[in-house]
Amino acid sequence: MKKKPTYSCPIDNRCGGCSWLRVPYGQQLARKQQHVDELFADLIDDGTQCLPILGMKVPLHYRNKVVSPFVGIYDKRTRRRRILCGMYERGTHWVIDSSECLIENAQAKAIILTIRDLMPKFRIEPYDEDRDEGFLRHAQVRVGHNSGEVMVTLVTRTEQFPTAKKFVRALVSRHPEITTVVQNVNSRKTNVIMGDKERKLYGPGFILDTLCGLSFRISSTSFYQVNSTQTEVLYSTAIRMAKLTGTETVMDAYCGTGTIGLVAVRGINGEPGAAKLIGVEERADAVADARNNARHNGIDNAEFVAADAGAYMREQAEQGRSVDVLFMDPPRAGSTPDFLKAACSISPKRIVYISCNPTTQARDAKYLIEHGYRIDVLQPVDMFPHTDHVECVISMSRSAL
Ligand SMILES: C[S@@+](CC[C@H](N)C(=O)[O-])C[C@H]1O[C@@H](n2cnc3c(N)ncnc32)[C@H](O)[C@@H]1O
Repeated sequence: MKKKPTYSCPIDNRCGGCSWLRVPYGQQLARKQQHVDELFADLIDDGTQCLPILGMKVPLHYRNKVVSPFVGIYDKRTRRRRILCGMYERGTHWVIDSSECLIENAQAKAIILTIRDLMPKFRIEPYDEDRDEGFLRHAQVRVGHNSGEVMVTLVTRTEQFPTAKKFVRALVSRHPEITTVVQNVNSRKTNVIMGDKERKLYGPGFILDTLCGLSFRISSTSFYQVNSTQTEVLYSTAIRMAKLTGTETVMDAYCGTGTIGLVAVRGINGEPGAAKLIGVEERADAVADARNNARHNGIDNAEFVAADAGAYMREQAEQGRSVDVLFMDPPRAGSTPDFLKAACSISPKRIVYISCNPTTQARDAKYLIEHGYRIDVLQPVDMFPHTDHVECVISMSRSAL
């Protein structure tokens, strides 16, 4: 008999968010495990530890960041104008009016709905994409998983916001958990949500959250993993695989805001960290965040470089520099031949490769195996329940010749 789905959602046939929602969670995990096992079947050896996927105990409301567009429609039934908010229908720019979501943080979702309800009173017009008119394009709400701090970002088409003070006062009085509100101005006709100009309307303009014992500063545009519960699982798994003893120089390549490297250099739960961290990331704003995060946590043995990871590694190799442990967490496309070649020539004792796309990870692992490494541990982690995405961490060491 076919197993009944565990969860149901009234819009799951229209929304592109949870393509596996009808698959019972245990089966989702089994499918992800099988996918990773198949990809790595020819890359492991008898000594490789292939560990069972780490899933969530309660795979619900895990997204700490909720973004919603706003759109005005004429409701024929009530003959009145109405504002919709929610998510885009799969592959379109139609907004599905939704008041709940199984994967979004419930507090953040409630704030989005309050914004929608308050808009008419404060003469805030939703953005009209076709005519490039109106004011409020999107709202983004980020919730600090451990700190409970909440940031609301109102993305507007123009800068002038005459009712800002009164609107923010009304919003915060309904949701006292909000700790900061920011206006982000995006005047371009584009699918990109955020613009470049920002001003604080309330509070400090950022939130703090703790992850694996360190405190991180998150602004409206910073990259921060959306599933905080599983990020702690992922990071502690990856860092333990590095087997740090307090003496190593570690590199965090594709480091974003420095989260993995900073947790590694400090050590998890009182376990030894590393002696020195070098983080490499191409985005200058993320590097600035990483440096702030180091300062903010009193970490002075970390250095962050804004550069292309491949070019930086090549330069390190040419100068005969080396590191003991290399953490790498590239985007979905995986790493580059340039980076992998240079990584092999600086020859770290251990490479811990974290990936949101095991297909490109397996391709890169094949190169590393052909150049003297082997896979010690293979560990899939479920960061995105109810979707077909799976994260995977592998730890590799130089094979004995
Ligand atoms: C999957 S994210 C990992 C971020 C971080 N490790 C974390 O867990 O928050 C990948 C990062 O690689 C950066 N990136 C992409 N291509 C790069 C390149 N060629 N050189 C350096 N960084 C790059 C992106 O800007 C992004 O911050």
